[in-house]
Amino acid sequence: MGLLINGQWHDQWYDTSKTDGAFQREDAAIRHWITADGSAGPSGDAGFKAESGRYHLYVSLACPWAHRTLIFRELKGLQEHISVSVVSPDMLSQGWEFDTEHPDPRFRSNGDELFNSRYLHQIYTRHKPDYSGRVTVPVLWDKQRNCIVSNESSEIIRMFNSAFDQITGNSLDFYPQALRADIDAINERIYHRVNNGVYKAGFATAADKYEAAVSTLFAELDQLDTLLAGQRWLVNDALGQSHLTEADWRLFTTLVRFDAVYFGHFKCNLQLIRDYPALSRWMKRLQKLPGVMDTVNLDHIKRHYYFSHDTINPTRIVPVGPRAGFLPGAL
Ligand SMILES: N[C@@H](CCC(=O)N[C@@H](CS)C(=O)NCC(=O)O)C(=O)O
Repeated sequence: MGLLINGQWHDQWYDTSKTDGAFQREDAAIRHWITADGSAGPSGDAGFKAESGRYHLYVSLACPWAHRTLIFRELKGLQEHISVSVVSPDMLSQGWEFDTEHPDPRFRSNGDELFNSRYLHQIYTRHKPDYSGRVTVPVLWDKQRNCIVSNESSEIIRMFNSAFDQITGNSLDFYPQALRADIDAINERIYHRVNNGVYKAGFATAADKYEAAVSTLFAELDQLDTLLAGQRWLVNDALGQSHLTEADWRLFTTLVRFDAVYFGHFKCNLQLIRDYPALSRWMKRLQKLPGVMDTVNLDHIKRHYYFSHDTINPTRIVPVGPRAGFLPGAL
């Protein structure tokens, strides 16, 4: 695992020395937007018009951020309009890799159908030869302009939510105008305390930073369980009607990994999600929706974290369990 500096790959783990052992996530750097008519979005350049077949998504099935984009591609009926490359779960000295010959067939990448690259960092240097920064998934690539549109999942799901509606005829809206302030507010809380909270616990290199992250994380999970005991989805409208929104999907991709990985590997072990009654019921509701379980791959999830993070798990032994039926919302 590493990063690019002036287009050169450096194998380097996260540096927590300047933050007293706390993990700090870098902001995503490439922030253009696909829009229905190609006009500029909230950031970046204009010229990325929604068109069938024009864009390609690079994901890892292990990654909770990339998982959001796969769910939106599924729910918004974009499968035949946006192609996908899945990297192998092992993120080693060269970072994310398109390993089409992995010894375990479950972990073979379907390859980079655009350029036949070996490593994801080659996509970043194709975008910008002197690119500096971390090489993360998801990446949304424009085949026409030959560049990355965005490497920020929270923005990619917003593009998928509406930009292609005229092409797909799918007008499901997970970020409706009237609920935006409430969605933004709960997203903000959940991002810091849960989505990134598990990483702050897992990647901390000082006990106090780990302990603080865990206590914030579980305080938030307790609150969310209470909230969901009284309502179907995370956000209600002014009339008390509950709406399935992007806030639910953003929480889902973290919690679906929780009992299998974050509880053990990231030491977030005050309680399992399956022991939160309302969160478990909510998970089941989401997992029942068509197409959702096609995006969940527990083999990739377990393999990635336990095998790639050798600073946390130096033996690289991947746990056998848990059994599928053990997980929250198991169907
Ligand atoms: N802000 C980004 C974060 C993406 C991210 O951090 N992805 C992880 C995988 S779970 C990654 O690729 N990490 C590689 C690295 O940091 O070097 C997003 O939400 O899209």
